Amino acid sequence: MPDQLIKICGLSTPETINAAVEAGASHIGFIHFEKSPRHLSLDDAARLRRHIPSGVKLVLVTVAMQPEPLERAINAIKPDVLQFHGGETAQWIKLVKQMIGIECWKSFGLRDKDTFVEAKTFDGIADRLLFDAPAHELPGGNGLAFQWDLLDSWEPFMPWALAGGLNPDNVAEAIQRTGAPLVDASSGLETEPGVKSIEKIEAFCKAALAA
Ligand SMILES: O=C(O)c1ccccc1N[C@@H]1O[C@H](COP(=O)(O)O)[C@@H](O)[C@H]1O
Repeated sequence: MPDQLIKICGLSTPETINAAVEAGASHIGFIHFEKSPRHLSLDDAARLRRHIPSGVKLVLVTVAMQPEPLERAINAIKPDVLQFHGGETAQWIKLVKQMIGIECWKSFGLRDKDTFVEAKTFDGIADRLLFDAPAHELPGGNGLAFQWDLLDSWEPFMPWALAGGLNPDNVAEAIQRTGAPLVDASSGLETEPGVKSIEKIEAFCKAALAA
């Protein structure tokens, strides 16, 4: 696996999953959040999951789900990673890890340096921190970038990822400026909300791997 990790998020067809895998994505993201144009039902997600080969990790993105629906989603979809993209607490993620033993990521809308103080409380609990633009119409998946300069004062103490408005045209600069070990893109790879472009997926992965 190349050093640069890439997550292509919000996929909903076998064709786009295959394209992302072929282009070098290390992670595929499914959204299970009804307000999102990328929402997948449990049945659709379980069906699509079969198109992800071993060696490529499936990340299930959820937003502040209650315990029982979350458990149902995990049992149906069998993700490799859970991405918590709402106001989930460190205590809650610790409990999920203890009960299920699954890799957990916590996202943060990066507003200012105080976000790093909050992120520190997830040290030793989450497996990766994901910095995104602050919530807008949706908690994530808004296609908005944040000021990458904010990461100048970030001293990584655990694995992390960069998200928010990444696309084929800006991902190389984003990696060069921030040193992000994992880049994550969703709406910047679409022709309309929820519809991914194979050409954009390929161009994104190519640019990220060459950065
Ligand atoms: O993509 C969504 O619809 C979504 C909905 C709710 C929470 C998170 C969501 N997506 C995540 O948001 C970031 C950034 O996405 P974008 O590239 O700016 O569109 C990414 O981690 C997605 O997984």
